[in-house]
Amino acid sequence: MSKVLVSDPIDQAGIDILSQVATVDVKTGLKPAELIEIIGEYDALMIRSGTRVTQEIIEAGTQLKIIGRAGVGVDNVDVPAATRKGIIVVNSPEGNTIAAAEHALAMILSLSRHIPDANASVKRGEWDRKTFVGAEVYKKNLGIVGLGKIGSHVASVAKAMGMKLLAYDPFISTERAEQMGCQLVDLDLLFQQADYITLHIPKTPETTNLINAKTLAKMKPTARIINCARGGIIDESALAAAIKEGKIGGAALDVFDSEPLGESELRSLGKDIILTPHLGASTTEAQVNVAIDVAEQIRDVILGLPARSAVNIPGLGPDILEELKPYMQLAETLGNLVGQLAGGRVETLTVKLQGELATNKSQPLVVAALKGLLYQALRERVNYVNASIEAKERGIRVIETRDASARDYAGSLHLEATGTLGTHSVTGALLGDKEIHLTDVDGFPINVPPSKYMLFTLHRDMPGIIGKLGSLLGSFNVNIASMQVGRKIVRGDAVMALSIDDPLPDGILDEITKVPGIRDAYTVTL
Ligand SMILES: NC(=O)C1=CN([C@@H]2O[C@H](COP(=O)(O)OP(=O)(O)OC[C@H]3O[C@@H](n4cnc5c(N)ncnc54)[C@H](O)[C@@H]3O)[C@@H](O)[C@H]2O)C=CC1
Ligand SMILES: O=C(O)CCC(=O)C(=O)O
Repeated sequence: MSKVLVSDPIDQAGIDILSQVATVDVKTGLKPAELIEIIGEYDALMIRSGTRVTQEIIEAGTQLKIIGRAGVGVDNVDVPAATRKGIIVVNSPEGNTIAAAEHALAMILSLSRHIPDANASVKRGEWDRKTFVGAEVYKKNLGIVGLGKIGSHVASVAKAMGMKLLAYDPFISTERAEQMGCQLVDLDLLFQQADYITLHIPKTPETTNLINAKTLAKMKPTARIINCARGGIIDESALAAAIKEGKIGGAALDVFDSEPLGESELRSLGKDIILTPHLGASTTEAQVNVAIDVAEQIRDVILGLPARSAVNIPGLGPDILEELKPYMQLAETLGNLVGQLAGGRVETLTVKLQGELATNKSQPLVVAALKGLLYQALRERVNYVNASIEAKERGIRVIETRDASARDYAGSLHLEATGTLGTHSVTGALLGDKEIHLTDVDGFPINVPPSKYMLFTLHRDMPGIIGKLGSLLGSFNVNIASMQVGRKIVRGDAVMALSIDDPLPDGILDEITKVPGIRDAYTVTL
């Protein structure tokens, strides 16, 4: 049974899902050295923001197939190191969107009305109404940096509160921003005009220290900054200095350069600053959402299925995956089949996406075909993450072509593998209730669902040949489950595809090719 390590607090709903397919160990608060010592036993690791998954931990995770981040940001995972080792990294892109957006909105209002400090003063027994005179957000400019999922929800609520919305996001169109009631502006203008600046961007080399002494100097002296995105996007000492010197009005921070926050001058800035311990996603609802979302993906990967929100599989988003999932299985089966027919070392794989598969969204099918092709060589070590890298390292040239006009089936996939032993091709489609069918082998039309053990022959279409092959297989106690012949012309060349109940015993292939009329025979295990 597979083993999953949960190294941060995760809602029980997630643990229950994982327990259906694996032994689950919950061990929170591990030191890096302790994690390194035990990670080698586990097939999957599930984390929140508390665990930093370094290259060292990934190297020690010799069995790891998947790292699941129950949340959005994966900046606490060395994703390139995981990708190099073929480890899938998944997150929950939407599970905590509302929670994080509502936390940012709560910060805006709390900061404006000094709620945390006013509350503390009443609890101390005071009744001070002068110190805590606040400001209204109505008709104030809110500058949203990052108009993605969280930024967009903040925008819609802030709009309802009567705020004027400015947004900066280089990857969002003006039309999309306008739909959300935001005026898309450049960053300098946003800094100059905003009364509130809220950050909803990932931490990347471009966004690190985006708020620094220079950018703080551009802001209004009353501007308030909210960071519920990531620590490190703000230079904390420059921010503390700007608040102390009255260069800006205040800040509300949920995330910090180093967490938990240690000694910091931010703690001593009074009512102009609010600090929360990375609570953006800490609602009951969000924790259930992210735990279920990520646990389901870990379960799927353990069961050999693709994950819907893998961050290191290019082009595979949840909606695309939903559509492509059955075709990914088709691509993988065909890749595995053509690799075995080609035998030897494959040098070129041509992937032809036909009919409705000839869209740009179909890129993951090429990866799935490569995964199938490399399965014989790498077994479980090849997956959707590393298939392209492994193919490249083996010098396999991949040619991708598209033919939207092909109309034999709604969508079909044609693979051709050329290697040291020659060229073979297979075509397949999904028929009926999305059942995989082989529709062509080496240019000969057939229509068979693939089975675990198969035998293919290339032979002369002539009387008696099927009977001879049947008797030969019978003499070796091989039971035929189904058989079909594909030919282009009567008494020309033909292909026979047989499904057999057991693997073909050693030595029998040579006997088959000795049958008069049979030129070649191939056995495959799918
Ligand atoms: N405090 C907390 O507990 C939580 C924090 N987060 C943080 O919030 C961030 C945003 O989350 P989502 O909205 O779900 O992500 P998202 O991916 O939907 O949106 C991020 C947006 O930032 C934009 N962006 C990227 N680089 C940018 C740049 N240099 N300048 C301006 N915009 C840029 C992208 O175009 C995108 O629209 C996450 O990266 C995560 O770090 C998320 C959830 C909870
Ligand atoms: O796990 C958490 O509570 C933090 C959530 C977070 O920061 C994220 O989802 O990016």
